[in-house]
Amino acid sequence: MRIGIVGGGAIGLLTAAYLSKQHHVTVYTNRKEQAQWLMSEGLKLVRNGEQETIFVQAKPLQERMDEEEILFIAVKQYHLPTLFDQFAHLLRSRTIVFLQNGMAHIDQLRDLPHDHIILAVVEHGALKQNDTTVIHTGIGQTKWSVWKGKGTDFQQLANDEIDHFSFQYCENWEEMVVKKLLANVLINPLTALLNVRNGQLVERSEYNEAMKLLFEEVTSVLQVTDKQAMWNYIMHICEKTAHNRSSMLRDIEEGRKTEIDAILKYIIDRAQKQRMAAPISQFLYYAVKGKEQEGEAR
Ligand SMILES: NC(=O)C1=CN([C@@H]2O[C@H](COP(=O)(O)OP(=O)(O)OC[C@H]3O[C@@H](n4cnc5c(N)ncnc54)[C@H](OP(=O)(O)O)[C@@H]3O)[C@@H](O)[C@H]2O)C=CC1
Ligand SMILES: CC(C)(CO)C(=O)C(=O)O
Repeated sequence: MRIGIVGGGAIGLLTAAYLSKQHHVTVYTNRKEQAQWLMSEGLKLVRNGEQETIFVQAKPLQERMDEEEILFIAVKQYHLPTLFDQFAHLLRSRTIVFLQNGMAHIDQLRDLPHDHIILAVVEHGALKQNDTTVIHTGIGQTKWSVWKGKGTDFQQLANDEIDHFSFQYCENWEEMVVKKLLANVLINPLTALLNVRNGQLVERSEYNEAMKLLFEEVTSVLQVTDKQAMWNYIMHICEKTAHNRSSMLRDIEEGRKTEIDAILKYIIDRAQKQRMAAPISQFLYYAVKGKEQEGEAR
């Protein structure tokens, strides 16, 4: 299959590396240099300390796109409006797949003309070391569900057996996305503030206690019924990605904008609509926002 991936960050490079094993993959980058380096040096995938080099096609997004059967969008949620405004040629592919954390992107999909729109949640840990190297720090899976149209093309891709990179279909997209949202609400802001890897939230009992307080608050805002199953899911993600530095921690380290609005602000807004107090979420929200500003001022 011909597959396009927009965004050469941690998740874009990870997806490109694995899918290239069986498909013709093109990475569409933001910067021209990154595309040039990927073409000349190849894409390096590191897993368990071992490195392999994979040859992929890469082009800056400003250039004409090929017509791919499946196009993955692997940019941050806040990049999406610019992407849709500036790159009308994105709209040519048949099936478009969104990998963003949080819920904020879903409303933005309503105006897209695509016949087939897939939502996916990535449960892998991935660290981008440089423009041509990605470290697979935690082997999870990618869950997917159909948001609009049919999932026939995607199903074909998901059926491939690629070692360390499997897909799992979910019937109910909302359930799938909300579960992952909760994992990100619990993991990302705490790791970003405490400056720890995901596994530390389980291993250090004090951090785990802090996490439980936040968990009680957000599960009551979202009216989660099976709290035990949800807690087990979140602990499972922490353990699977124990060595990862969360995407929010990486954003803070790199002085970039975080996805806190798509993740924690969503909970705060939900609480406000229901006239519920959510002081821990608010505290964390402002703390991460402050860190973000510190980075911008650097
Ligand atoms: N990292 C992780 O472990 C996980 C991340 N996710 C989710 O996956 C999504 C992607 O995250 P991640 O890969 O970590 O993010 P990164 O910040 O590593 O990568 C984002 C990439 O998008 C590129 N980009 C920005 N604007 C454009 C544009 N207009 N055209 C083309 N490329 C563009 C950036 O380019 P440039 O380098 O030039 O800025 C960058 O390479 C996020 O929504 C995140 O929540 C989900 C699960 C795990
Ligand atoms: C899966 C996890 C928690 C991996 O760190 C993630 O989604 C992220 O970092 O944004």
